[in-house]
Amino acid sequence: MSKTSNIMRLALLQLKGSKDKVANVQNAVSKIEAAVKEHKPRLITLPECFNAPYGTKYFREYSETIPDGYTSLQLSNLAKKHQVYIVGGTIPELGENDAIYNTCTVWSPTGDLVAKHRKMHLFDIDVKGGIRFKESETLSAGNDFTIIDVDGHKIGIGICYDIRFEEMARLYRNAGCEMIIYPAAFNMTTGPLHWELLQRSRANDNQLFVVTTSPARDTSAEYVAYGHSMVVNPWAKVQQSASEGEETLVADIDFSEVEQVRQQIPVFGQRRLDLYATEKKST
Ligand SMILES: O=C(O)CCC(=O)C(=O)O
Repeated sequence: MSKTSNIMRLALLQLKGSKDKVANVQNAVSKIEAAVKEHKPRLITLPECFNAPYGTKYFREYSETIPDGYTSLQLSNLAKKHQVYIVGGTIPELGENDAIYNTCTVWSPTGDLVAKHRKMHLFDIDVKGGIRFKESETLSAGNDFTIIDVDGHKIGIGICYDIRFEEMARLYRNAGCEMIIYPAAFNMTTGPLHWELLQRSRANDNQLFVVTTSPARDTSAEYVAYGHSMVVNPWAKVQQSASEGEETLVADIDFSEVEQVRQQIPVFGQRRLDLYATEKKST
C-alpha cells in the first residue's frame, strides 16, 4: 500500500487489570471509546494480558479462541464502529490441539482480524532475589513473524520478552518496518533495569519507532507490572512516556523521522553483509 500520510496518531491505553475478565474487557472498551472521542487516534494499543491476571496458573482458565471469543468480538466491533486500528494487547489464546498461546490480535477499521501474533520467545527467567517466571509451564511459543500495513507503513509486532531478541527486530527492519509495537508487562525487577534501555536499543539498532503498552502498576496484584508505556523515536529518544497508573498516552508519530535518521546515519547500507547476516529461516 502506498503511504497516505507521514503522521499517525496513536493512543496507548495503560489499563489496570483484575481477576474479572468481563470487567477488564469492559474497562478496555470504555477507555477505547473515550480515547476515540477525545483524541481521534488512527491506531490504539492495549497492554499484554489485558483481559486476565498475568500468571501461568491463569492462562488456561482465561483462554479464548480467536477470532470468535468474547474479547475478540468486542475488539472487532469497536474497531469497526470507530474505524480505527486496534493492536489488541494480548490475551491467552486457546489454539490447536489444546495449546495455549500469548497472542496479540490486530483489528482493522472494517473490524477484520488482520493479524495474530503469538509470542515467539516465552518468558522463562529466574533472577535470584528478584523474579522467577516460567511461561513455558503452560504456554506454547508462536513460530511466525507478524508485520501489518497501516496506511502504507509497515509495523512489526512483538510481545514483551520478544523485545530482548535483537534478531527479531532486525528482521522486521530488514523487511521494511518503520515501527515495532510490543504489548508488554515488565515487572519491578527487570523494569527499572531494562525497560527503557531495551526500547531505546531496538529503536537505535534499527532506526525505527518502538511502542510499548504496559498494564498499569497494581501493587496488590500477584504480578506487579512496571507501567511506563512508551514511545521511542527512530533517534532512540523517548518521545513520550506514561507514569505508573492507569493512563491514556496520545502520541503523534511523524514517520518522516525514520527516513531522516536512516539518511543521516546510514548504518543499514554500511553493514558488512559479506561477513555476517541475520536471516529468517524457512520453517
Ligand atoms: O523480559 C522481561 O524482563 C520481562 C518480560 C515479561 O514480563 C514478559 O515477557 O511478559
